[in-house]
Amino acid sequence: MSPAADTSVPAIEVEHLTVSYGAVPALLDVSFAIPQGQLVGIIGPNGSGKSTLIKAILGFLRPDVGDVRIFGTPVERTRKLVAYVPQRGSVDWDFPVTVEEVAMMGRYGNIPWWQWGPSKADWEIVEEALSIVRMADLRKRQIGALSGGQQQRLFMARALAQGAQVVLLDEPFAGVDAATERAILNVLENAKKSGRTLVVVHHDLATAAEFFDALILLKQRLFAFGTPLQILQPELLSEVYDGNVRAFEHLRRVIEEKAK
Ligand SMILES: Nc1ncnc2c1ncn2[C@@H]1O[C@H](COP(=O)(O)OP(=O)(O)OP(=O)(O)O)[C@@H](O)[C@H]1O
Repeated sequence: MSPAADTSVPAIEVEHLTVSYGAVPALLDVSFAIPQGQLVGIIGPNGSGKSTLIKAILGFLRPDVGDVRIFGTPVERTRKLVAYVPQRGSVDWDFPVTVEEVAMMGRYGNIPWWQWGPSKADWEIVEEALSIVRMADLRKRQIGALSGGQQQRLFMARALAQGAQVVLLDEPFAGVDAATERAILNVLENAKKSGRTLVVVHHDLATAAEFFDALILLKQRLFAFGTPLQILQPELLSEVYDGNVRAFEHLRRVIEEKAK
């Protein structure tokens, strides 16, 4: 099914999802549906199951119970439409490979076995993906010589080159400066404008209100799924964050900022 054929079909549906490592459930009976073309944040304290949820949506982890559907089809049959942007720390940045070679990795699943390497069309798709993330000028650069923000944008380009309609990102804003944060957010918003659905694991409650259309509040169970203003309620956060003072300071600043 073409993802855009029926825009009322949710991009991601998670139903009664339970995922365990050994005997311990990291996610328990989680259900939600994300409409197409949204930029959604997953928030929750350390160890609350955010990365586990992303891996389950990608089909990397087999659930004990429950289903994940992408555009109405089980994730096992829609893998090409879903891409993952990993945490920067999980990658060997000394590996001798250039920016355009990493972006081209997104095309490999689309190159037929009888074709000797990428075609002109594949290179054009890579070129376009690198332009969207504003990395075309850096195409020949070794990945070890990229800044943190450029590394994130490169993985976004690889996801776009793959043709992914749903992109899942694990902490893309961690440890980047304000200018880079803005650059990554612009890339996400551009991808959203082109109809993509983006789901982002995010730590900072203050920016969560500003960045996302909707938030998933997680601590093993789904505590809430809604607009930032619905989610960023002191009582709700107090329950999930066990009264974590720093979280409330962030929240107070967000609310004061919005009230100005
Ligand atoms: N491979 C694994 N084996 C065993 N337990 C795991 C494994 N991966 C995660 N867990 C446990 O599952 C729970 C959820 O972990 P997960 O990494 O999904 O949380 P998270 O919200 O992404 O955490 P953080 O914010 O710290 O990155 C935690 O208790 C964690 O210790």
